Amino acid sequence: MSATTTGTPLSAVSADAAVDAAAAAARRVTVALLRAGGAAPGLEEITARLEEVAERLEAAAPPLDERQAQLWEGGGAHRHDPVTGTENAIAPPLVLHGQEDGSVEGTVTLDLPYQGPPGHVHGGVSALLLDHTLGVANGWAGTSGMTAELTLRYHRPTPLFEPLVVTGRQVFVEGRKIRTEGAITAGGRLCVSAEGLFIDKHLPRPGRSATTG
Ligand SMILES: CCCCC/C=C\C/C=C\C/C=C\C/C=C\CCCC(=O)SCCNC(=O)CCNC(=O)[C@H](O)C(C)(C)COP(=O)(O)OP(=O)(O)OC[C@H]1O[C@@H](n2cnc3c(N)ncnc32)[C@H](O)[C@@H]1OP(=O)(O)O
Repeated sequence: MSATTTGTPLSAVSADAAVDAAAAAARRVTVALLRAGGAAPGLEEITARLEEVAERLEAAAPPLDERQAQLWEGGGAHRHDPVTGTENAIAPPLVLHGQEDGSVEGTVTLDLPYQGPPGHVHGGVSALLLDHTLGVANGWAGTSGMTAELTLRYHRPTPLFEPLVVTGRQVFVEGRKIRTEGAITAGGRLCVSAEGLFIDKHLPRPGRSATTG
């Protein structure tokens, strides 16, 4: 999970290092489980311990509407998204940086949980990385919105276990339509390119007023 790109960090500033650390541990468990498989001794005990952890977290969770209001507080980047979210165990997480030329760029190394073809990244995972990166590129450029169309071209298989560079760049804005493009490269070779149409529209954020408790 290296992050060697330079520029302005666009991921949300960590609000709670303890939550980030717990998510990182959960991520590590997910990789380790897939790497160990049936070879792990005492799987029944491991399962019971993981279930216990889940029960403690579930018992501590506030009502969902309250939690949603917390998650959407503030502006710009958030810590919960499935790509860069440091608090989200399913996010790799990709760390994006804004560049002076208006583009965004990040580096990430993916392991077995993201596998599609043998030794390579699942195409839907590449789409996830690019959709988000294009969205963040729009935010960095100043006009963002919802994805209306995302066109991908898979040029060559995208490798697991080695650094991938993910880039995005807003091309133009015309009325509410936003055109954005991006790519995933490995070792300087183009693996996936993306073109997106975004529409300048934002769904309302859940508010504290929605809470009952
Ligand atoms: C998502 C934002 C998150 C929070 C952002 C916060 C801060 C921003 C800062 C930084 C950004 C950071 C992170 C963002 C990261 C990732 C982004 C992820 C984005 C997503 O993961 S998002 C989920 C997937 N996404 C959907 O779930 C969309 C479902 N869909 C709809 O919600 C509507 O469908 C919508 C809104 C697309 C349009 O609806 P609408 O009613 O607003 O617009 P309308 O129909 O009036 O169309 C206006 C003009 O666009 C043309 N047009 C519309 N759709 C088109 C299409 N598909 N193809 C070609 N042209 C199309 C029309 O033809 C017309 O063109 P014309 O004006 O020329 O006639």
